[in-house]
Amino acid sequence: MQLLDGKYVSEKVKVEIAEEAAQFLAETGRQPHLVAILVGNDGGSETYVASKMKNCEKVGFISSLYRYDNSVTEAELLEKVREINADADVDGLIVQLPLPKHIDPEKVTEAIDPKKDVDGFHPINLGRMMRNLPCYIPATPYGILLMLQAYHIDTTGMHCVVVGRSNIVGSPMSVLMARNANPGNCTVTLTHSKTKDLKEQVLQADIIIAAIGKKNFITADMVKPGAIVIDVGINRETSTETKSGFKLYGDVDFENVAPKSSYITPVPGGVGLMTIVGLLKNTLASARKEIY
Ligand SMILES: Nc1nc(=O)c2c([nH]1)NC[C@@H]1CN(c3ccc(C(=O)N[C@@H](CCC(=O)O)C(=O)O)cc3)C=[N+]21
Repeated sequence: MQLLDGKYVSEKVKVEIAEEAAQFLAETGRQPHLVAILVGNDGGSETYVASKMKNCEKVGFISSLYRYDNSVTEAELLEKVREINADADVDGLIVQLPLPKHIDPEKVTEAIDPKKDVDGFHPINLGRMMRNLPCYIPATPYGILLMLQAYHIDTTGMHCVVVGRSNIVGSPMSVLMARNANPGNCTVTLTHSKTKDLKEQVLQADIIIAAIGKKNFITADMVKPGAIVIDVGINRETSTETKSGFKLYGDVDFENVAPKSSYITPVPGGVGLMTIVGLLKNTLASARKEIY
């Protein structure tokens, strides 16, 4: 078993990003600029957005955060998105999800200029991804591809089983793993809560991508010996053991699955850290106008 070490890989990639940002600054006199909008005070969202902002500073980007409380109206939020779209000094805009119930996340996502949609959630970017056109790849799937690349894992011909069909992870990941590329070139099965015989499906996998959002959902009896296991889960539970008062669990029963796997990502220290790298790379690509 080898650990796919998100801490190590993300730090390594961030050094490269910092060098490229410095070069961009020397050439253009400006720094890549990411804007985040955060609504409400969900503990998880606070942590992830703070981490995104901190990592921007680390690699020499500018970051701005606009905070709203839960009472913000959809109209106010859409107005802010339009204002940022029009600001030539901003390269990337993300609206942290989830949003309060009275705000339609589809409307907000579609209001973001696809050229600044560094989350890759806009239908234009998802459609372009389907057609293999230049686009922003959603940050978490992008981070997973970067992780597989960093360990020179050739996924060609593998059977990839994705568990979970969310718009932001499972669905795009299934498309990316089936593409004519490496990582990619897989035979993909996309499974979800209505899948019959889920265990039998997952047992077929050479590579498992677990994005369900349930602690310890993938157990050792579901894993073929030698499988590659990518754990996208970030299940936060209150805990007296940690300083933050929270403990993070993946979707995989790591302790029992790890000994059966060839490679496995830990939680924390795996995919979450690579998600941030994916976001930074998209923001740099936007500043350099590499996609559009
Ligand atoms: N518009 C939008 N874009 C997102 O990319 C987005 C989002 N909304 N909503 C929520 C999810 C979740 N997400 C994570 C980012 C970093 C870590 C991360 O850094 N995790 C660390 C530890 C974090 C901790 O200790 O709490 C780790 O796994 O080691 C996790 C999860 C981005 N998301």
